[in-house]
Amino acid sequence: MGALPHKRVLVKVSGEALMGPEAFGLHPPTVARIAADLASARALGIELAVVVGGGNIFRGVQGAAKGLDRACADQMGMLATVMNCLAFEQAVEAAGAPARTLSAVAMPTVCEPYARQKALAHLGKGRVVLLAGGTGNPFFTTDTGAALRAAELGCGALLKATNVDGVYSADPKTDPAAVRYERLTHSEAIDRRLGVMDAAAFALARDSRMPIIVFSIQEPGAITAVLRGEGRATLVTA
Ligand SMILES: Nc1ncnc2c1ncn2[C@@H]1O[C@H](COP(=O)(O)OP(=O)(O)OP(=O)(O)O)[C@@H](O)[C@H]1O
Ligand SMILES: O=c1ccn([C@@H]2O[C@H](COP(=O)(O)O)[C@@H](O)[C@H]2O)c(=O)[nH]1
Repeated sequence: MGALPHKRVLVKVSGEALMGPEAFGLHPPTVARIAADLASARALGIELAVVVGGGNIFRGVQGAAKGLDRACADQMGMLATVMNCLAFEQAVEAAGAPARTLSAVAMPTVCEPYARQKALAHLGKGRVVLLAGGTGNPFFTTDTGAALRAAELGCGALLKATNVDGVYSADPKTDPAAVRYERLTHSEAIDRRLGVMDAAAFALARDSRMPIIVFSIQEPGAITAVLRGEGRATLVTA
């Protein structure tokens, strides 16, 4: 895979990856490392929108399994993503890049409400834009939110920064026989029910012809490496 030719990309950072060695929540050195990588990517002259997951704090399906109403549990999950974005906003600024959090769940005393034109204006000024609250609706995920925002903000690619180094034929964490793909299509990922992203996210990306690059965020400099076409990753295309 060569260097990405895009002026603007969206990076989806897994919430779970922010735990570092901990079992829950935010591990500040890990957040600082990923934030420094985002600041370096921006220094390459690329406009960066970032969606952060919430799996390090709360997932709606887990709340629902314990008896919470699913829609309410999902709202709690969306709030978790706001907390992660606020932590990232500080860490990205500490790494030397201006950053703004925009939330799909309006909370104007905490951060700006999400509006497409606002996000585009911040991106145009070179700010790293952290998109909190996923889609703003229950029954969705931040992967789907990432595909949605990548399309509406005119990003050239969706970079999925996660705990594994690509897309496999099965979950590599539970199936040692899983085989890694170098490249596949969105439709193949949906048809084979590959769980690295949910089907809604793959379908949205397919319909907007959005390439997805899946790679591990465990290595320092992983985001800039992928942007330079140097990293180990799986490319998902139409
Ligand atoms: N076919 C597959 N190929 C690769 N990874 C897979 C596959 N099926 C399931 N996975 C799992 O999907 C995970 C990627 O999801 P990730 O943790 O980034 O998700 P998320 O739900 O978007 O984020 P969060 O942690 O914020 O909830 C990997 O850690 C991996 O274990
Ligand atoms: O559009 C969305 C995005 C997310 N949620 C809820 O947030 C949690 C955390 O997001 P992850 O994608 O799992 O990291 C998710 O489990 C949902 O409960 C949502 O409702 N709508």
